[in-house]
Amino acid sequence: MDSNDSGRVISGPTNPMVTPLLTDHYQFTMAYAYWKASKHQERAVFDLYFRKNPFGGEYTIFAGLEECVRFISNYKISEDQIHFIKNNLPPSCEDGFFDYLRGIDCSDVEVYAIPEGTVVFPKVPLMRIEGPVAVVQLLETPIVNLINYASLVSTNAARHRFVAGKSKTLLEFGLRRAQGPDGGVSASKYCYIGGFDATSNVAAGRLFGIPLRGTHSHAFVSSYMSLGEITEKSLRKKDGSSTCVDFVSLVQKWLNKIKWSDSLCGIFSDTNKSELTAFISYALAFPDNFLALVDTYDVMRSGVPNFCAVALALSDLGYKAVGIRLDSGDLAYLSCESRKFFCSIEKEFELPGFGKMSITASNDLNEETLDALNKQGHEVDAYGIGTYLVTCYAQAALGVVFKLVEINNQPRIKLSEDVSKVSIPCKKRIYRLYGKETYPLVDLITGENEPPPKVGQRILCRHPFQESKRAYVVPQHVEELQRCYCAGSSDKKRETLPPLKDIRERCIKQLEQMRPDHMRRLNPTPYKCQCKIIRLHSFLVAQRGTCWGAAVTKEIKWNGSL
Ligand SMILES: Nc1ncnc2c1ncn2[C@@H]1O[C@H](COP(=O)(O)OP(=O)(O)OP(=O)(O)O)[C@@H](O)[C@H]1O
Ligand SMILES: O=P(O)(O)OC[C@H]1O[C@H](OP(=O)(O)OP(=O)(O)O)[C@H](O)[C@@H]1O
Ligand SMILES: O=C(O)c1cccnc1
Ligand SMILES: [Mg+2]
Repeated sequence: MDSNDSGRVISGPTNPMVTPLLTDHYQFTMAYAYWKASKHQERAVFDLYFRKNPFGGEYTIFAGLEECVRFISNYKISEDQIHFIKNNLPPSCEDGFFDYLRGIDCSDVEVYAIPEGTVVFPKVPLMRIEGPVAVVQLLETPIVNLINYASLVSTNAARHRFVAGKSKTLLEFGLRRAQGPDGGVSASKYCYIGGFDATSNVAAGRLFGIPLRGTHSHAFVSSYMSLGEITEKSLRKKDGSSTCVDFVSLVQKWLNKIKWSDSLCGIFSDTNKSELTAFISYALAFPDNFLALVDTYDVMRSGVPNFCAVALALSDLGYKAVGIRLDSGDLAYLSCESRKFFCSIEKEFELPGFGKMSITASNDLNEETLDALNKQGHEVDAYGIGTYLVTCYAQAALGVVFKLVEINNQPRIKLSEDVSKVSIPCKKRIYRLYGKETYPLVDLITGENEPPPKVGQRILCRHPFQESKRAYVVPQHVEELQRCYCAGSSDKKRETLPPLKDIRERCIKQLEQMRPDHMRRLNPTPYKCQCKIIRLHSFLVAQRGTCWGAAVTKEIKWNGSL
């Protein structure tokens, strides 16, 4: 275990499966080849970034950093693991290599990163990892793995939040449909960062302190047959002053009252008794938190009237019911009809607040259905979202990459026929420049030792690969984005890892700060990410002339200096 500047111990990764073996086999074969060639200690710099925003959008949430720092800070290959690696490399591999593996501990690895929960953009390095080349290569796969899904699902959650609107409660219900146990637990953590309010996942609640929320299922409703099943019918008043000995009769009395009331007469006749029994049973168990799933039989003819009868009986005893969940049918229509029903009860029985009963909707919800509901008009207060959210149904992966940008202080580039795949060489600094309206204007990449952009100064920003795309910017505020999370043997001050709540708040604030046209769902405006590495552009132009036509895709030496 490692400790940070404040002396707090950084514990290992949340998932015990995240070990030095959670890497690709080729990382170990390359490590051996580096070691054999006595190249393993050469100081390498890698950038982690992605090339395209997911879900057809123009922003991404950076997440997964804490788990990377936990992994790197606690990196140690155990004897057991070394034994396994040895058995899976050719017998010709020399023993000295395994002694070398035994000694690796990442104490000389430096990690610079944009804080978790920040809104980020393509091509901008989210993390820069410096260290002995063999070690940093071993870290590549687990780090890409830890960032890729975390950032993708946080972004998915943020997009769902954006469509749902600030005032709605968002519940993550995805555990049963997630890609395995880690998919489920990670989804809960990162959907919370992306702006969800709570999860149904108990393990995630325990591990990360995420608020737990939930309702009940159809099975609970259909497991009951008749009112005779309820043997313990008494319920104490909330203030403890007396006890209602027959809560079931009280509910039946209310059901009858509603049925014959002026405003609701004729809307329903006999409701489903199995459902009524289930609701009463749930209310007796949770009189203070009564929320009923009302779509097992018929929402308007049974579920909602049954719920209201129980809620009214609870109200007689001083309790306030929470609301209903709709899990099928036309959610816009049913939520509006349910609201009307609640409002009629409020009026008819003079019960202030009854009309505001909470309505939760679920059932294969996604960005599109939320958007459709908004357009139609609805009365939903909370959404329970599972499958589409946690599986990131609309996009399978973010496409995070980890590219060598410098070795032994020499820049490195990877060329490709596809311009979007050309890596940007050199150790860099990343600045976010803000304009007058406090919106971020551009992310600027400079060489590490270039002078930083200054407030009020006119700065020429150039697209990394397209000569014609350039603009002068006069920033009103400049923020350097990457901070030090592992100092290695340098004397840099290391950032403390913030609590999950703070990461979530950062994410929400960052999203609020974005210019609205970057955020809209249809044809959003791309945010600008520019370079100030002046020599880079001419270098790339020169390379295009000589190599690109010949489809060069291998790493080549950078000839320019900064
Ligand atoms: N008003 C609405 N506008 C657009 N989509 C809606 C609306 N109401 C519900 N939906 C979505 O329509 C789909 C309906 O799913 P489906 O066709 O399986 O019907 P269902 O209501 O689940 O029926 P059942 O449970 O009886 O099989 C869900 O994805 C749901 O989120
Ligand atoms: O729809 P999702 O976004 O994945 O949200 C989670 C779903 O899980 C539950 O369904 P259940 O497992 O009972 O299955 P069913 O509703 O598909 O029948 C719940 O009732 C939601 O419908
Ligand atoms: O609590 C709920 O209502 C819930 C939890 C998980 C999946 N579906 C619903
Ligand atoms: Mg469902």
